[in-house]
Order: sequence, then structure tokens, then C-alpha cells
Amino acid sequence: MGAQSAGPLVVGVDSSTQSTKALVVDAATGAVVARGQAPHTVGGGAGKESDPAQWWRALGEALDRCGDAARQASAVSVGGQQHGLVTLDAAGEPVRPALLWNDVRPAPQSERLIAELGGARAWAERVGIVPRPAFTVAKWAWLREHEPAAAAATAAVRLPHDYLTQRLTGESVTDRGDASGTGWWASSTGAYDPEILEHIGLSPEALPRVALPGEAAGTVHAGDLPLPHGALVAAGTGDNMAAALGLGLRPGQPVLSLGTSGTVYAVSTHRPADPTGTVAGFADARGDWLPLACTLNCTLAVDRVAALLGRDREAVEGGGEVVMLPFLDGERTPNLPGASGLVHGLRHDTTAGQLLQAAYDGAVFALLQALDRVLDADAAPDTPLLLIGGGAKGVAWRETVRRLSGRPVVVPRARELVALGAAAQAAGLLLEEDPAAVARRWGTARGAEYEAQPRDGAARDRLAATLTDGGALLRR
Ligand SMILES: Nc1ncnc2c1ncn2[C@@H]1O[C@H](COP(=O)(O)OP(=O)(O)O)[C@@H](O)[C@H]1O
Ligand SMILES: O=C(CO)[C@@H](O)[C@H](O)COP(=O)(O)O
Repeated sequence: MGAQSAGPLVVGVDSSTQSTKALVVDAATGAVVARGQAPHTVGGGAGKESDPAQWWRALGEALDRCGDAARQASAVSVGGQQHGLVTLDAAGEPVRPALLWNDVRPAPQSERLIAELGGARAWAERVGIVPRPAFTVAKWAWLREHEPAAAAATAAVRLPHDYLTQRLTGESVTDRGDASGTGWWASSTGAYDPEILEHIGLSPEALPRVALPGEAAGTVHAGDLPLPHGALVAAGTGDNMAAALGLGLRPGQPVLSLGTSGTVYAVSTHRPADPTGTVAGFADARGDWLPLACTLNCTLAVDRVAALLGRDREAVEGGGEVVMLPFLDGERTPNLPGASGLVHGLRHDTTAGQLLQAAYDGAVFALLQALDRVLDADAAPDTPLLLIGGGAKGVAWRETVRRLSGRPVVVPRARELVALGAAAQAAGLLLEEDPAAVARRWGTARGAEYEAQPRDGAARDRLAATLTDGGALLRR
């Protein structure tokens, strides 16, 4: 037990696109006893790639920054960026850098996979997702085509979170939440799909066991981290599933997360199957579902526009009619992997602040368009949106969400919800409790409440029209 803690200590890890964050949390109260963070780099030229060994080093650094508290932890769990293709050779070493969720190079393979296996509706109904370029199955198909020697040298395929869990425990384990974002785990059966695996030439032996919700992955066996040998390790999960745990979400409560990716999601008791592919029918980490839509251009795109304009990210101005679709990296929602950014309605009197506001509007609009599809028909329209992720710290982000959504917004005081969700999973394992109930007991979703404003329908209409009229340019 930690010196100033009421209960045993647990560690929650968020290994996301830009950094690793680690929290040491009092399992009884949810108090954060120590925190540490270490950055990641993303390279890959035309694509988006990171070296998995770098995530392991960043985990060590983030834990080191937690000081002695991490050494007293009784249980650990890792949440990680979803979908990344980690390829390991027979010795367990990475064959090449991991292809990340936001790498749009597998667009042609995505189209082929959809056509070859029955079309988008069949994929949505059987697998829960339509295999867009983001998903691991399309990345594996890209690797086989472009780097057959690397594919042939691959003895094991992992996701970012289960790569780290394996290095912690020596066990090859994933969970249903992260597995549901691969494209080879079928939501209709709750298992790997043998026909899809055969089609893409991937042996089931190359994949990790899928732990049941609440099951442990193993215990800490790695000697090179400041964690106690023998501490319990939970199965971990994808970062969005971890944040859902961290908020203690109940079905129908919508979340909007503003980070490297923008995401909107809610827990649902119904298995989702969206044939348009806008909403991914992921599983959550508990046994329910997590319908989710994700954009590629969120905080980094807006920060880039602010930098181009030479303005602080908060220096926005209203009153303009200029429209921006800030699709700097191609886009996933809507599905426009080859897109670049589009500006419409630029005038002599348009100010830099209005142009920056237009970037926020474009990024938020794409997410709000998907929100109605994410929510069950019976979700109340006035249920507050929980606003999380690095962008939730920004006033301009929050005010844009309020103006364009017309919904009340709650910004939880707790910031690192992915790491807190992983900590709640570790605490749930240790205390034999439902992790979402643990998070509710910790009060993680409580925060500042902002009332609903009238929805800015005119701005939404301008954005929708630009998306439609700019279609040919955006599809290039
Ligand atoms: N005070 C702030 N105001 C607005 N945005 C912020 C603020 N602090 C951080 N951010 C944004 O948060 C982003 C990182 O969010 P985070 O959720 O940590 O990313 P990820 O988990 O995807 O790595 C950065 O790109 C940055 O633009
Ligand atoms: O692809 C998705 C969800 O489907 C992304 O949300 C990734 O999981 C990356 O998350 P961040 O690094 O932005 O947290």
C-alpha cells in the first residue's frame, strides 16, 4: 500500500499516437498518486509508422517519472491506440515499424477486401466493421502486397496494447475490445473469423488469445521496468474502450474525444452493424458494444492551421462564412482517404481568426455528422456530451462543440481518461469488481457542466454543402 493511499495502488497506461501516459492510482478512491509521460515519434514518409520498441522505452520512461509509487503497484493495465499492425518475427522482434491507424496507404486493399468478401453490408453484419484503410486487416493486406518478405517473416501479429502486455507478462493475450478493430474478429461470433484469416493468408496461430472481460493476462515478468515482479496484469484494451471504462459509461451516454484522432462513441447493448461503414461496430471491454466513428484530422490539423496562420490556437474569431474541411491527412469520416484540405468562401474581409475558427468547425462537424448514427434511436437528444482528450482542455474546442452540437457539454475534471480506464480495469481485476463501476465510484466523469446553446444550423448547412459540392476534389 502506498504511504498516502487508502487502498492498494494500480497503474493505468495510455500508449497513444503521440505519447505514453502512466498514472499510479489509489484503487480505493481513484486518487492519482503519481503521473508520468513520454513522447512517441511518428514517421514513415507517405505513411504513418512507429517503432514498437519505442513504445516500450516510452512506457519505461513514463513509469520512471512516476517515481517510487509505480514500484508499489499491485496491478497494471495497458490501453493502446487501436488497429496498429505490429509484426513480430519468430524471436519476437518487430519485423518492421508498426503501420498505424491513421495510415491511409491501404485504401486500394480496403476496397478489394470489401468487394472480395461479399460487400460492405455483409462485412458490417458479420464482422461489425467495414474494412476501411484504418483497420488492421487492410494494413496486413497492404504489407503482403508491398513488402511480401516482411509478411513472410512475420510469425506473430499484435496490436499496440497487446504487444506491450506481452512484453510485460510474456503472455500472448488481447481483449475483445481491441480485437474488434482488426477486421478478423467477428462481432457476430465473438471469435476470430477463419474464412477471413484464410483469405488474407494469416494463420490463427499468429494471433493472441482473446481474454474474457475481467480475465487477467498474467503477471509482470519483465525485469527492466519499475514495476513489482509478480504484480497482476489485466488484459488491457484499445484506447477508446479504455476511456469508456474510465468514464464508467452507461449505454446511450455520448462521448466526443478530441486528440490525434477525433472520436464519437457510446456504449450500446445492441450489436452495431452500419453498412455505410461510418460507424464501426466495436466491442467494448466489458461484454457490451462500442459503436464509434473516428476522424483522422482533429487536434493536429487545427494546430497546423493555427501555426500556418501564425496564431495561438485560442485566437479564433466568429462572424465569418468561410468554410474549411481540414482533411490534411486524407479522411476516414467521411471516407475520403485521398482527400486534402478544402477552403471555400474566402473573401477580402475574411480574417485569420475566422479562418482558424473554420478549421475547428470543419473538424467538429465531421464528428457531429456521425454522432446521430452512433447513438441508439432511443438515446435522449439532451443527454450531455462528455468532452475528453487533449482538445477538451481548449476553450475554442469546447465552444465549437457547444455551438455546432446544440447539446449540453460536460468536461470531466479527470483528464487522462484512457489511462484512468486502464487503471480501473486493473483495480477491477484486483478487487473483483466491474471496472466501469470502479470508475463510477471514483467519480471520474464529474466535471464542469455547460448548458446547451441553440445549434448553429447555418454553419452546419454551409459545411454540408461544401462537402457535397467539393466531392470530386475531395475524392482525388
Ligand atoms: N490546452 C489545450 N488546448 C487545446 N488543445 C490542447 C491543449 N493541450 C493539448 N491539446 C491538444 O491535445 C492533443 C493531444 O491530445 P491527446 O488526447 O493527448 O492525444 P493522443 O492521445 O491522440 O496522443 C495535441 O495535439 C494538442 O493539440
Ligand atoms: O483509430 C482509432 C479509433 O478507431 C483511433 O481513435 C486510435 O485508437 C488512435 O487514438 P489516439 O491516439 O488519437 O488516442
